[in-house]
Amino acid sequence: MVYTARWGIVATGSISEHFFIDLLVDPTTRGVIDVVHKPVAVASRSVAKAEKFISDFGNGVQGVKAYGSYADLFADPDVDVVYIGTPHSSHYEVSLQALKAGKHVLCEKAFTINAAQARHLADYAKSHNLFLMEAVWTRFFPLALEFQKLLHEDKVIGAIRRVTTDLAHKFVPDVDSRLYNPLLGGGALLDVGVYAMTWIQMICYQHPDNKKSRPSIINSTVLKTPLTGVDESTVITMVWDKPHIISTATCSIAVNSPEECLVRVQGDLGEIVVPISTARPTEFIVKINATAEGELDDVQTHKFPIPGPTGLFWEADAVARDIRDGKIVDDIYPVEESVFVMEVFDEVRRQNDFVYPAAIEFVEKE
Ligand SMILES: NC(=O)C1=CN([C@@H]2O[C@H](COP(=O)(O)OP(=O)(O)OC[C@H]3O[C@@H](n4cnc5c(N)ncnc54)[C@H](OP(=O)(O)O)[C@@H]3O)[C@@H](O)[C@H]2O)C=CC1
Ligand SMILES: O=C1OC[C@@H](O)[C@H](O)[C@H]1O
Repeated sequence: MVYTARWGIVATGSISEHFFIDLLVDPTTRGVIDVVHKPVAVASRSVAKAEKFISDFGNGVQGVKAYGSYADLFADPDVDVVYIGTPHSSHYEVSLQALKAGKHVLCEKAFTINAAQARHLADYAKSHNLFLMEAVWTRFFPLALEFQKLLHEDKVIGAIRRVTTDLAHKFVPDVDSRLYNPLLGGGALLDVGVYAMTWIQMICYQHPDNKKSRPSIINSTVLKTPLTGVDESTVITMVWDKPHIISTATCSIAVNSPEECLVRVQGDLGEIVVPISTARPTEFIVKINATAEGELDDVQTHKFPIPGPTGLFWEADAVARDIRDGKIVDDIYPVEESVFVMEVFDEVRRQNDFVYPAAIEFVEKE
């Protein structure tokens, strides 16, 4: 039997629109026959915005309810799972509110502002038997799953020794934008750094020999923007003892990534590179060495076209299956990993005296 996930969409910004559009794509066009998605409600801080968001889709969307507060959507018994597309600063508060109303939650990246908030959400969801996941959509791309299989099961490049990852987008500096405003959790780390980090997680944290251990060394450098003091560019170097890998993740909101290579994984038999983009990759290239000196023997490009507008539907499929199966933690992107990322980011901010306003760093007392 086909399972229908009934979604409530929270916030009417850019990514909510992309997510909504992807929910409307017929799952069979990507070979999915066991789950379907039904958006049933949209909430905004203004009911007029929620109504406009829905009406902009025209006749293709029928019977979706518009709410003028997030709390009203959380109280709707027709909503199984809530998608949260607010700025970073409110992920903790809004997710907690949804969980307290008994809803399963898929919350956009970055999961929270700090690790204490992430830990609280994870603990709350677990103790109330509710599903919770950070919406790192890239992890659910068939490309990402094949990439990890080739690296960790087939070991096509042998023992991995060095990894570099990047995501950088040149955004127009604007004190009020969510990218630059500290009160909205602005900065490169939480916006694009999440993607540079997620490839490190796939390669190093999830390395079979790592056994989900923390890196033994975390070194970082932050260049703050003079405009608002959030991080404009950040570099994080980590050492992973058991698999014996050094990794460097870089991110920036001041420049764009180079197109040709955003992820480079180097092993003793060759390397894999992922060209633009680390958020929405469509191919990777495997280069195998013939000689120890690095002379190339074989180069293969693995292409993974995205069968739809954005590619957010794969994470939605995974969430639907988890909820159908009564799972509260996803296997591909367990919430514990989001807590780990926030711990790394806390350490990076500590090393670089990078603090957010107290108003968004808070953790609710039970
Ligand atoms: N997965 C992906 O590929 C992407 C993920 N993201 C993530 O999605 C989230 C939102 O990003 P994006 O859609 O670009 O942001 P937008 O600014 O376009 O939208 C954010 C929405 O959040 C709501 N909101 C609630 N509180 C505030 C506030 N204090 N200030 C401004 N808006 C607020 C608003 O909706 P309303 O008024 O209706 O309540 C607003 O429209 C971020 O966490 C970001 O990192 C962003 C882009 C791509
Ligand atoms: O999540 C995201 O993915 C792609 C980027 O363009 C964007 O800034 C970011 O929020």
